[in-house]
Amino acid sequence: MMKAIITDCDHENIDIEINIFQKAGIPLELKQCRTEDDVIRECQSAQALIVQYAHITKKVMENLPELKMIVRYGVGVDTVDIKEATTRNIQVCNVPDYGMNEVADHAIALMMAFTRKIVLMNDFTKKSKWDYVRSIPVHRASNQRVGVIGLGRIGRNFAIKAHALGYNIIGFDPYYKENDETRFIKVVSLDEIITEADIISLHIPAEGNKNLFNKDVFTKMKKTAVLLNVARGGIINEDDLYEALKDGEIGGAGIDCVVTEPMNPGSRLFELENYIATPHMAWYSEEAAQELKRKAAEEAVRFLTNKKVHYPINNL
Ligand SMILES: NC(=O)c1ccc[n+]([C@@H]2O[C@H](COP(=O)([O-])OP(=O)(O)OC[C@H]3O[C@@H](n4cnc5c(N)ncnc54)[C@H](O)[C@@H]3O)[C@@H](O)[C@H]2O)c1
Ligand SMILES: O=C(O)[C@H](O)COP(=O)(O)O
Repeated sequence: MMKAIITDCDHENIDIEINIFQKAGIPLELKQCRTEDDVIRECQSAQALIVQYAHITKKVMENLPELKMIVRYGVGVDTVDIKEATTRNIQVCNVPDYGMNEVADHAIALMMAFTRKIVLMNDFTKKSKWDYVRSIPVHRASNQRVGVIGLGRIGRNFAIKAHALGYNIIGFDPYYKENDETRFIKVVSLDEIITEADIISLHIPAEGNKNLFNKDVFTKMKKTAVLLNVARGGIINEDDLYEALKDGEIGGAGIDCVVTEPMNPGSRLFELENYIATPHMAWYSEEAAQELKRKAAEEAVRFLTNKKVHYPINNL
């Protein structure tokens, strides 16, 4: 008997998924696995897994003999051993197109929080006094150059929104192809973004980009520059970031994704007023969560009913 299991999911109401599976006549169960051993113990009978944070490693695959497919609730598949899955003929899929507006909006919100000094002045006004002088200098958006690194689905969306707000957009992506909607982007080298941008926003995968932003890069950036990361932890070297923010090598950082999540509440980065943190929530809105649940479930059902999947990560 065919069966799918959700290894773990923040949104415990799975009515959306259940409805889709019921229509296909396939049973679906929800577990809340945290460790590899939890997944191995709880998911023995599953042909398909839908996973949020659970790591689907070589050990997990070795111990789940029925497994034929894995769908990630999200864009990133860094928690799945793709190579091992491919060797074992296990189809891996993600949901690449579910919350692009939310992630772009989140980067815009972090950018505006710096441009308009919202977080700094919120803290100052509540703790100290009613005095805008503490915010000096604030610059007009049209006087700021925003460097977008990664011009894929989210990077382009962010660039369009930032352009509409009046920012000047420069961008870098070796695979970028201009279209009518994004003609305003001045494509430059990575080095030009690093040295010339007032704000740099990262929209690239972690794979292949580990520690792309490190001590050497921070020394080349403008001392007032702000770095935004709503992409993935690991792209920025966090020890080097701490030093750069503390020493005024760069102006600020707005960070949604870090190397170790959840982030250690005792992290010294939290002591810095020029570090703005959010807990990997750029993707989230109720609407995006519903879209994600629907698309992940539909993908699993397509596979289990021998239809062509829409979002294959590995080619089998
Ligand atoms: N914070 C969140 O909640 C959240 C939600 C969704 C996606 N993400 C992350 O956002 C990132 C972007 O997602 P996407 O859907 O736009 O991906 P995408 O695949 O559509 O675009 C990524 C782009 O980055 C480019 N790229 C790769 N390395 C580069 C480099 N060194 N320099 C310049 N360009 C480079 C690729 O050519 C590609 O065009 C991913 O890391 C994804 O995991 C985060
Ligand atoms: O669970 C998550 O972390 C969200 O779905 C976001 O994942 P993503 O960043 O890979 O889309």
